[in-house]
Amino acid sequence: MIEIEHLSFRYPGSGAGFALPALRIERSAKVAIIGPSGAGKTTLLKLIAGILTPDAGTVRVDGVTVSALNDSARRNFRISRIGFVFQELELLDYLSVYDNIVHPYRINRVLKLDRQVRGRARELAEHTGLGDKLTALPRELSQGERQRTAVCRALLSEPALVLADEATGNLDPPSKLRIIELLIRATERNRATLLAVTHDHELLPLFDRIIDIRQPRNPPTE
Ligand SMILES: Nc1ncnc2c1ncn2[C@@H]1O[C@H](COP(=O)(O)OP(=O)(O)OP(=O)(O)O)[C@@H](O)[C@H]1O
Repeated sequence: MIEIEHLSFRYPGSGAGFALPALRIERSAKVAIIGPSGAGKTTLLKLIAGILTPDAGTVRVDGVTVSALNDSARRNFRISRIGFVFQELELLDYLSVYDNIVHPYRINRVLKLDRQVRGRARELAEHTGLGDKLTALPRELSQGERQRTAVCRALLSEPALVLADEATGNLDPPSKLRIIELLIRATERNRATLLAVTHDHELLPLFDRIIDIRQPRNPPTE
């Protein structure tokens, strides 16, 4: 569950920021976040993930006040509990599909790459139609295959919360649908919560809640 109270944030040295008096999202909800460009959708996801720290207010994820954790606890919480699919997929060019999928396990000590996880990585790849691409490099993939690789990487730790920011990028409509359906099926299987920023209104019926973020660009001053 996500609970937000009196949240306020301003980018240092910039007038831009974000404010949200209250928001509550139930566990296992599948939520689309919509709103005009610059409204703060990405900023909200980053505040929920603890990538950004609010100037005021609180963000709780599954009862944990993310904003109150110290840097290393916040990082561990993020790595073990949250899966990300961001617009810039950040796949590593020199790693194969398989190695990209398991990469978070190679660089974060809090995650343990054992046989079970390796098996799950292969299963996820099979399941998303990447079974025959495990040794391919990102540049040898279609855009849809790259997105699916990023989705597998995000889902490998079976996170309680999946944050997707324009995960469907510039794909054609059938591929967009496939990515969102993948995310929805995987989060349903794990009883995880899905928050997906999208500009694609034709995808909205797939979600069980829509949050429209329309607000002035600047948060109120204290
Ligand atoms: N690192 C940053 N430093 C300063 N200002 C920023 C930074 N990142 C975003 N902003 C500003 O904060 C505001 C909210 O940006 P954000 O990316 O959250 O919007 P968005 O709703 O996700 O937009 P889009 O739909 O275009 O992706 C914008 O005015 C943006 O210019």
